[in-house]
Amino acid sequence: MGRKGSQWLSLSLHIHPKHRKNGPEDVVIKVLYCGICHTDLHQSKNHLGMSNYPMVPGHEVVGEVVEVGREVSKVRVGDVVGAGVIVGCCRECGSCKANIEQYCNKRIWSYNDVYTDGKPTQGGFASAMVVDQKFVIKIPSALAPEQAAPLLCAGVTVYSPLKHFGLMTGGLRGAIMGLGGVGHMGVKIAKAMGHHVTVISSSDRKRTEAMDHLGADAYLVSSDEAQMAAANDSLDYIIDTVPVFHPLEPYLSLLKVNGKLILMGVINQPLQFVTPAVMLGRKTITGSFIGSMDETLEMLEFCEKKGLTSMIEMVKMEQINEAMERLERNDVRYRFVVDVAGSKLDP
Ligand SMILES: NC(=O)C1=CN([C@@H]2O[C@H](COP(=O)(O)OP(=O)(O)OC[C@H]3O[C@@H](n4cnc5c(N)ncnc54)[C@H](OP(=O)(O)O)[C@@H]3O)[C@@H](O)[C@H]2O)C=CC1
Ligand SMILES: O=C/C=C/c1ccc(O)c(O)c1
Ligand SMILES: [Zn+2]
Ligand SMILES: [Zn+2]
Repeated sequence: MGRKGSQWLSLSLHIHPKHRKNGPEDVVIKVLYCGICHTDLHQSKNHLGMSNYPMVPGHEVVGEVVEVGREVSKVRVGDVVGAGVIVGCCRECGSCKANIEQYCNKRIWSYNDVYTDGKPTQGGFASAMVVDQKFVIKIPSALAPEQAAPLLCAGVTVYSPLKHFGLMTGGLRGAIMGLGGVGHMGVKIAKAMGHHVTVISSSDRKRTEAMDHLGADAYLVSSDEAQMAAANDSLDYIIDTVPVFHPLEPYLSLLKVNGKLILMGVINQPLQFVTPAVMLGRKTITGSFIGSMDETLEMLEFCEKKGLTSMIEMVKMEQINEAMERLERNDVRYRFVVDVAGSKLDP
């Protein structure tokens, strides 16, 4: 394990994030805003045991194109663009050929990875990023860039499984478990698809906001056995974004026959259930990982059409350690976004 506590962030900023040499298909982005995803916390604290330091996190990036390689056709200098969790893939495997490149086994993560040139990848908590045009996406002008940033991970992470598992039709009854960055986009997107949406939360603290501001239809506190029992057999799907160990059986009971429990949280510990909990209702436990570039584009267009944005709290880079600590304490409504261009990055 690398450094502990909040030291890592100050250190990462002291190392000037020199970006890689740009090639003909590369886009140089001046970073404007970058969301803080719980995965950034997992990575920075080495929850998955695979962190390399120094690390420049950040994968909900919105910026302005300042330079393009000679073969770049997708964007132009001056465009406002986004980049997300993945910045490379093999382009040859089944997943790449099927345009679900997030499932390529040779995917290159936007940070804490090694690029094709052998250099470490560095994310959006930096003044600039160089990204292959395949992994850059134009942000629709109707979306405020700072509110669009969380869509590049949180937004597509919920949009993709709803689409893939055939859960976009109106009238479905769904639940979002864990009302954080990913969860609040889940409520907004599922509502915009015409679903009846229940929030399943660890406390009663977010009830009013969930119902009045995000438009949820119902709110369940997971520790309230009476509320949970009353909701038995009522849901077509649950999108579970909880980032820590939790039992699955209480939630499987909430699903109707053929219902789906879609796991999103990155949890480095086995989760357990007894087989009748799935067999006796032909229920599915599955997972999903972000979304493809095609789905990202589709999700941005969906958000533009439906007038959806994320709910954010803007911070400067100087406040990054406090923001990370608050994220860890479950004290954010609902996504921190760093005003990167408006921050002092050098010590
Ligand atoms: N599969 C994928 O492609 C992706 C996975 N992720 C993963 O999804 C998970 C959620 O990410 P994100 O939405 O950014 O996280 P947030 O911290 O923003 O939200 C997580 C929510 O889970 C609930 N929760 C329950 N127990 C805890 C706990 N002990 N600590 C913190 N939260 C708790 C809280 O909701 P409440 O108060 O309602 O209980 C909290 O708001 C993470 O593990 C992240 O790595 C993120 C993006 C993409
Ligand atoms: O926030 C986006 C990344 C999610 C993620 C999902 C699964 C996994 O094993 C990770 O390391 C990251
Ligand atoms: Zn993320
Ligand atoms: Zn591939």
